[in-house]
Amino acid sequence: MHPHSYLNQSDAIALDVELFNYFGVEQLMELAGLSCASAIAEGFPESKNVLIVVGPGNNGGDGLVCARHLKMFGYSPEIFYPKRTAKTLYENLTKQCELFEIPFLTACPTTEGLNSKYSLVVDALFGFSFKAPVRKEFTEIIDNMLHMSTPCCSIDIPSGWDVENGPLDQDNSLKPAMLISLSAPKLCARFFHGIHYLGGRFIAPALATKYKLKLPNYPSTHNCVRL
Ligand SMILES: NC(=O)C1=CN([C@@H]2O[C@H](COP(=O)(O)OP(=O)(O)OC[C@H]3O[C@@H](n4cnc5c(N)ncnc54)[C@H](O)[C@@H]3O)[C@@H](O)[C@H]2O)[C@@H](O)CC1
Ligand SMILES: [K+]
Repeated sequence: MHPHSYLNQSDAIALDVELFNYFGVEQLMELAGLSCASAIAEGFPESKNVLIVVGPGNNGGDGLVCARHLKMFGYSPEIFYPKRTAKTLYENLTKQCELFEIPFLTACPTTEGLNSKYSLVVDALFGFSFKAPVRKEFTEIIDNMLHMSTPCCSIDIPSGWDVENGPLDQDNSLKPAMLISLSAPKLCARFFHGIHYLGGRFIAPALATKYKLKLPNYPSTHNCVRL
């Protein structure tokens, strides 16, 4: 166990804005998504058939980057991306996945489909900007994920959880087997008891001091660390 601190939602957003003074979003997203793929390769080395469920914001962008790196790591990822965002960043990430011949599902997978086709489902729907309740265009996929038996790996925040207070409705909340916190765990991670990784190795000591972050050392050249 590595001792670490937590970010509340407003500090997570403020840190994000501050990072954008120094880095471009593509830079951060590439490192974040790569660290997610690395953590999955450590935590689920045998689970090659992966579905990445991609949301409309930067959490979804991390998922698209993660899918591409998983493919390069020898996985067979597929993507469900129900609401595409018309911005160059996401269009380019989508084209890159197509270049790597990663299939995009054309219909929402059923619970049965999630169970039979995939050994891991990556939840890249919503991150730290999520505000409940889930809007209707995402309720079907969240509902099918709630009932699946395939293990789930959530990027940054288990989608649907309150960013600070965690699963507000225990019976209707995702219960991921793995959580990959990015830059620093958010407060909701206190309610998570599975395989917990930290990724997003881009926090300069000056920013860690400013946001009172206590973060573990990443081993050697690794871009993720198990907490
Ligand atoms: N600062 C960091 O450490 C970095 C953060 N990144 C990622 O960026 C994420 C935050 O991204 P964003 O601020 O773009 O936001 P999110 O990806 O958390 O979500 C915003 C999107 O979800 C939609 N949304 C919000 N609430 C919803 C609801 N109730 N129902 C349906 N849709 C809803 C919004 O309309 C928006 O399109 C982080 O969690 C992390 O995954 C990385 O990409 C890069 C670096
Ligand atoms: K998520």
